[in-house]
Amino acid sequence: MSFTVNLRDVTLKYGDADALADVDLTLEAGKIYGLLGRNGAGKTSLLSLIAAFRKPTSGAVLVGGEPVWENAPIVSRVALIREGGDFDDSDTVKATIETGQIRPDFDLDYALKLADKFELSLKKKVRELSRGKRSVLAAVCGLAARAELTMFDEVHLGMDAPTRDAFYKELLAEYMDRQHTVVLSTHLIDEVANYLEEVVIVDRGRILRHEDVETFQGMGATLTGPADAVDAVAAGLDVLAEQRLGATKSVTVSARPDAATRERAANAGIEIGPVGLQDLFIHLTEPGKNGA
Ligand SMILES: Nc1ncnc2c1ncn2[C@@H]1O[C@H](COP(=O)(O)OP(=O)(O)OP(=O)(O)O)[C@@H](O)[C@H]1O
Repeated sequence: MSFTVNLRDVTLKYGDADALADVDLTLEAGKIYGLLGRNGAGKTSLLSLIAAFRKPTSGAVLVGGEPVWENAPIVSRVALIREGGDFDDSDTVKATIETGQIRPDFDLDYALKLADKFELSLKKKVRELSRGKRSVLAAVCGLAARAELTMFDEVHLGMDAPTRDAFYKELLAEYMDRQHTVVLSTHLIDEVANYLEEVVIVDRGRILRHEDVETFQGMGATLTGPADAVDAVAAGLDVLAEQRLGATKSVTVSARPDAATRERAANAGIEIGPVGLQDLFIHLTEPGKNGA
């Protein structure tokens, strides 16, 4: 089993302020989603609703087809792992891992194997862990929960690059093992792009885009080739980003070039590739866009 998620006309207010407004969103079962948004966009609020950490002000949040609020059988199969974990600082790492066994599908052997792989000292108290190791402990508990819906909310924070890479690979291996639903909320967009099937962008409390990664990347393009030729072809196009390495230049444009432009590019020795998710994300969520 793996869970679908449906939000129907969901609003979440903190006091008078809308953190989320009129959100309609469906996440299909068994896919890996990237949840992107600028600071304060509403990502954590959205994940908190799906995990039933919070109740919506209005609207319906369904997980596995059922309302998730106060639904213990469903909630026990949903894991939301937040930055730094929600741990008791005075517990040891081992005791913290063992606490995971309150979940019906928690795999203690796997958790201990991961702890060893990521060099977590079982005897240490949680308060003695570095920020990165604390994130690793959170990731280990999240993976070993073997939940039907697993959501990581910026859990990579503090992890160094090799550790993040090992975490993504482990996440993918666990996903290949049993195709559950995964949501990764992150600001390190290009780093996770290869692992995602669909992207959801939240902007100022609303869903700005929800696309599969290929469609999303196809919304723009990257032109790479001799600098002069790239400049000539890119003139008149909406350039989002550019990079130069010696005589070679690469520019990212916000729309797919038309057939005539593609032909000019090919004749000039320019390669056209998919757009970087991060460049597109920055462009779509620029202040001043989308009614801000
Ligand atoms: N407990 C709270 N009380 C009042 N306002 C809150 C609370 N939590 C979040 N907010 C507000 O709700 C909005 C959405 O916040 P949220 O934490 O969901 O954003 P986010 O996309 O996760 O941000 P970040 O990337 O910075 O973590 C923000 O305006 C934030 O200030």
